[in-house]
Amino acid sequence: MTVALRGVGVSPGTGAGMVVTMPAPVAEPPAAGLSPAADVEAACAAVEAATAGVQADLTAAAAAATGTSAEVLTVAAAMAADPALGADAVRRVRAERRTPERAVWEAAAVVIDQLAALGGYMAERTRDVADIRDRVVARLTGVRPPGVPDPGRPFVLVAHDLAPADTATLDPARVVAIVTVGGGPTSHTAILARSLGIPAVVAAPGAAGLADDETVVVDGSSGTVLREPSADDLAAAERARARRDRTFSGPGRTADGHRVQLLANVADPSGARAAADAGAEGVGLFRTEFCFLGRTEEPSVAEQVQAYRTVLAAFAGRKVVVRTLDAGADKPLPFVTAEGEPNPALGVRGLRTAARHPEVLDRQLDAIAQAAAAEDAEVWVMAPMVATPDEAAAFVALCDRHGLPQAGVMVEVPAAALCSGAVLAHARFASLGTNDLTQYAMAADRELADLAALSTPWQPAVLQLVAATCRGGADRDRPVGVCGEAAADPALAPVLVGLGVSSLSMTPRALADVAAVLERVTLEECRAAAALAVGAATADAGRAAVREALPVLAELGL
Ligand SMILES: C=C(OP(=O)(O)O)C(=O)O
Ligand SMILES: [Mg+2]
Repeated sequence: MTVALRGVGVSPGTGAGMVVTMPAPVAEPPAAGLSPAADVEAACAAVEAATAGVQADLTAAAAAATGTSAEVLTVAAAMAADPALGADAVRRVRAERRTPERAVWEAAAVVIDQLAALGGYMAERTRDVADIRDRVVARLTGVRPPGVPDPGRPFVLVAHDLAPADTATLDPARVVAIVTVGGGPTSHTAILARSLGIPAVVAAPGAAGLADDETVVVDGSSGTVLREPSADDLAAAERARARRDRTFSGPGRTADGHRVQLLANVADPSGARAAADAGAEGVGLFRTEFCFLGRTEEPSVAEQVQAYRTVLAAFAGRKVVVRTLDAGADKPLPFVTAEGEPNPALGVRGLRTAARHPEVLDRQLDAIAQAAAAEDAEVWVMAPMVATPDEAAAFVALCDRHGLPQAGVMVEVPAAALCSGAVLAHARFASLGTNDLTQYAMAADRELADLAALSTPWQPAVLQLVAATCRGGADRDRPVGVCGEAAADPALAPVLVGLGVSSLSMTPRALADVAAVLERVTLEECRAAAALAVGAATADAGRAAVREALPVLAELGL
């Protein structure tokens, strides 16, 4: 009998397939030594065979993978080929009679400590060594290796939650859907699933009971996971999948011709090409901190110029909104963020870091100005986490001094939304960061699965803040866009347009779906949908009312 598990749909679309669960983390082997009767030479040979086997696995996996996934695996294979780890482990087996798995663990600990002590780029490699260690230990102890499994066929990935390193190796050709027990709608898993176009459901406690090889149908729009689906369910999933092979060639507009710029969110230079290929009219959010995440030292101006130029080059003649470093909370950058803040989401993050490190912002604006001068894109600049008109004024003045006149702010703090008229007296545009705006409006940590029901931009309170920002924009005749994940929700896009938003910036994968909905609804219908969503008592009621008012959503399989 079909059973429906409930979670939160965070990446639209339907995926059907057999479940593959993420392996449990590899545990530290006990410190016990080899038994007196153990064959030491055989134990040494086991270490050598396991390290060689891991290297061969990684090399084969790298050859079979594409894109980021191939790059990550190639680096891992090269590290596994380094003989130092295996040699030290063999020495520990011989000299200290450690078990093979314990010897590998201890040998890796030495390398990890050395790398950590070197700091900078080397310290960033400690995670890679730990990954190799876990793979070798898994081989020696017969447990499943860490990381996303590769069963050699398309599958539905089920995990408690996914670490950023796991998500980097996801192959959308293999993973037909993702289901996590934890994670929130704006967690990294959700953002990555959307950017890869993989249907995903997060915060589904019932998913903990899913077993390898059972067939499920995952609906990333409604947030349901069907166990033991009927033949009809499977056929419907296949029809929905086929309907989703849409493309976008711009420009975005409603059925009656009201223009809505459809832009892409870009996190790094390679993503810019993909965004341009997907037809994006420009970049509405270039998250510059993602070029340097995990780095312990500030990148040089020259390195920044190079990274920014690659993005601008993909959008010659088109708009690219470059966001200055949004360091802090979920995106730590040790060269600007303070450690040990009791409440980092409310701490010194985003533009606030510039008070302590004005030279970092200065150098970044210098790099942006140099990149803008060298390329043909229309460069806009915006600051994250702006709360007051004074902050907006200071940022715009600084950008002016760097010859960057199109300077604006992200509206992601409720104070800025409520006072948007005063903020936009200085800022030349506003871009609503609905991920953080939701987090702060609802006082709900965006990464916490337990708060997923609160963490949605469908919350009427969040939509009221969007409406307030648009009113401030209209009063000052300044454009207001959305670059949070809300813009990628094809059901919410008409609501945002109806509230007065003039551009939507999203993961490139969402462009075609959002464009398809907008071109089938009029501005008047968008306004009516907005009134329903803002006036609803709850997020769910608002979503249901909009879906009923806009049957085109169901017709398009969204
Ligand atoms: C776009 C946003 O910024 P980020 O997700 O990078 O914090 C947001 O907060 O909505
Ligand atoms: Mg934000």
